[in-house]
This record gives sequence, structure tokens and C-alpha cells, in this order.
Amino acid sequence: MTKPKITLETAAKLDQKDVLHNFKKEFYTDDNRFYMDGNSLGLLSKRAEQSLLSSLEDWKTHAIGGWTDGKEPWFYMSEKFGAKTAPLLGAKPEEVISTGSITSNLHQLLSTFYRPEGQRTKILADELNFPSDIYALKSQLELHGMDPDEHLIQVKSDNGATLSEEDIIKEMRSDIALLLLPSVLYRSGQLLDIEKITKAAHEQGIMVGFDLAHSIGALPHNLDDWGVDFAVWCTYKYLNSGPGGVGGLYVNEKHLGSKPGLAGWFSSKKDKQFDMAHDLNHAETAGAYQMGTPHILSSAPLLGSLDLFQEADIKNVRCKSLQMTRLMLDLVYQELDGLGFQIITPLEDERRGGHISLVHSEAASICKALKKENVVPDFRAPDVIRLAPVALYTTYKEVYEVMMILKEIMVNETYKKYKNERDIIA
Ligand SMILES: Cc1ncc(COP(=O)(O)O)c(C=O)c1O
Ligand SMILES: Nc1c(O)cccc1C(=O)C[C@H](N)C(=O)O
Repeated sequence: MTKPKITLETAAKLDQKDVLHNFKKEFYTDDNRFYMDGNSLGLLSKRAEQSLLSSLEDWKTHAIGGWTDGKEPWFYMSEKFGAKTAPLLGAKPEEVISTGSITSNLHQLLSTFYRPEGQRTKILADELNFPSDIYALKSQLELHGMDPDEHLIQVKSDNGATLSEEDIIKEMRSDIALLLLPSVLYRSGQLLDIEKITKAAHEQGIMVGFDLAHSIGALPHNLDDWGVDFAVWCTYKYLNSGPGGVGGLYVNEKHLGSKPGLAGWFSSKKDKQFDMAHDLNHAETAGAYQMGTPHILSSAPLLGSLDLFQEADIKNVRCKSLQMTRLMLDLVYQELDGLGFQIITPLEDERRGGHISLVHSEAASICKALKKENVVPDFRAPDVIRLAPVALYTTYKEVYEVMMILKEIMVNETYKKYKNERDIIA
């Protein structure tokens, strides 16, 4: 049976049925811009702006008193935001804390949970993860006196874009102490089967951590049910907390109470912190893995953002996100056939995160031509174009229009005006 042709009307009908359509007006969007880069930096919402302004107001009026007497007391903010993030993770409030960045949180959790012993000394990762995670793993191995060439095992990809869960599982040998993987691969957008991987790793006695940078705020998680040991994420992508917005970490309740590998006074039980004792009495919650003073002004926007997610419901977000990326993929087949694109994102819904990725030998030039037409994609060297329609602020009509602009650039060869080289941020 041939599929009916997708038209602007098809997209308009999907918009009419969109249960999340009201959320777009919560954001600062630009009618003349098609923003497809929410998987790198999400847009500002009015609620996030408001919660930031509210913290500034607390500073203005309460000064030091803002820690306890402000509208949103800073002293309890990280715990409160952690608890508000927990439903997006399938976690308990005490297992989650808002703090640090992915990289600093990874260092903290590796310092706490990577415990090489006897023959079990190696870390298992993959060859497609974001560089920062790999740098953190290598430097942690070096701090333990291990040679990363020998002790970091990176699962290979068959095609340079996706990983096979079976290949990951095959590498789970008795000399592996810890496994770290991304939930969604940053280049191809592949979603890994977290439950299956975690179960297999636990059968081999391996500790499991996930980097949820590209899945938090895009899809639901069940970290407790899946038994993941720890996780880290950022909030500046799908959670729209702003550039450098506070990150977060999860520690499964079975590990709560473990002494933080990297301690600081914010690791304390909250009621003990201002005793100023030199013996740390660390929290029994994920709060123990904080270190120093929280960055209040880069945390505050998250409150408004999380309120939006609470109202939208992450299940609706996932449903719309999948439908939008499906529409994009269908349009690639319908409109871009023969124009040199290769889809590297898995086509199956259960294996796809929140963005799609197209490989093209002229990818950098094409991204520049798209930007000239007010479409904001991103480019990842050497040849990947990523497009992320975001459930809370992208319409189906925009998805359709973006794909038609892309087609026009290709058919008219306007991309040839631009150098096929990346810009600084790409
Ligand atoms: C998978 C992944 N890990 C880590 C990072 C970076 O971490 P950080 O927030 O520490 O800069 C990114 C993106 O910047 C990412 O996509
Ligand atoms: N974290 C970023 C930054 O500080 C500057 C520019 C981009 C980023 C990103 O988040 C990149 C992103 N993690 C990626 O998937 O490529």
C-alpha cells in the first residue's frame, strides 16, 4: 500500500490535534526563525525567566537572608529541584539532586563508585559518546594509576553511528568494574535499551552509570525500575534552563549513604552544615554528592522549566516528539531522495531519542545555507546535520516547512555558496 503524500495540510491537521499546542506561547520563539537546535540549547520560557527574576528579587530584598527567607530559599533549592526532576527520571526525590554539570558530576560519581579491586579494574564505555565523558573516564583512570589504553574499553560501532546492545553486552567481562554509556547518542540520536544493558551488566557484577544529556526532558525514564546505579544530565537542552544551567545527578537508593568521593561542605546533612565541624557528616541522600555553594542564578530558571514539564506530562512530550521526528524522517524519504542524504538515526520509535541526524558530504555548507534561511540546525563534524523539533515549542507545520527549505537548498544548490567547514560552535 502506498503512503499518502505528506503535505502542509497533513502537518496542519497534526497541529490541530496537538495536546501540547498551548505550550508554545510559554516560550520566547521567533516567528521568522525555525529553531531545530533545542537538543543543544533549549529556548527561554517565560516561566524560567520569571523564576530567575524571582531569585534576583530575593537577592535584592533579602541579601544574605535569601538563603532561608527568600520566596525560593536558596539553601534548599538543589534538593527541591532534584525532587521536581525525579518524576522525569522514574526516581525517588531523595535520589536526585540538582548540582554541577555533567562533567563535574561524572567526576564526583566516578570518584565515589569506581572502585577497582583485584582483577576488576576496567571501565567499559563506547566509541561514540560525547568527548567530555571520555576525557573524564580517562582522567579518573589515570588518577587511579591505570593506563587508559589498557583499562578503558570502548565498544565499537559497526557503522560509525549506532551501537548494538549485543556488542555492549559481549564486552561485559569479569575484569570490568563500571560501565558508562549515553542514553541517547549525541550524533545519531540512537536511544539505547537502558534496561537490557543494566540487567546484563548487573549479572556480571558491573556498576552502571548513564549520561542522560540527550534524553532528559525528551522522554520518560524508569531509572529505579531499571536498576541503574547512577546517572548524570544537563538541563540546558530539552529542559530549557539556559546556557550553563545547573546539571543533575541520580544515585540509586541502594547506594545512598556512600561517602562522597569528592566531599565539600554542601555534601553535609543540611542541619549540620553550619556547625562548621571538620568531620563531615554527609547527607544520606543524593545531596551528599554536592560539593560547594550552588550556582543559584544558573539554577533558578530550572524551577519555571520544571513547572512546565509537570503541566505538560513527559508522556505527552515523548508522544509528540516521536511523531515529529517520524514526520521528518518520512519527509526525508518523500522529498530528499537522490540528494545525497543518509539517515543515521534509527527508524524504530523505541530506538530514537529527540532528534534526527542526516549525513551528507556537504553537511557544513548545508547547515550554513539553512541558517541563511532562518533554520537553526546543528552540524557535528565531519558530516552530520542534526535537527531537533522540540515538543513544547515546535509545530508540525514548522517541521514540514524546514524540510521543504532543506529541499530547496539542495535542488537549487545554494549550499555551494558556503565553505564546507565548521564554524566555531558548529
Ligand atoms: C552526552 C553529553 N555529555 C556531556 C556533555 C557536556 O557536559 P557539560 O554539561 O559538563 O558541559 C554534552 C553536551 O555538552 C553531551 O551531549
Ligand atoms: N554544552 C554546550 C556548550 O557549552 C556550548 C555549545 C554546545 C553545547 C552542547 O551542549 C553540545 C551538545 N552536548 C552536543 O550534543 O553536541
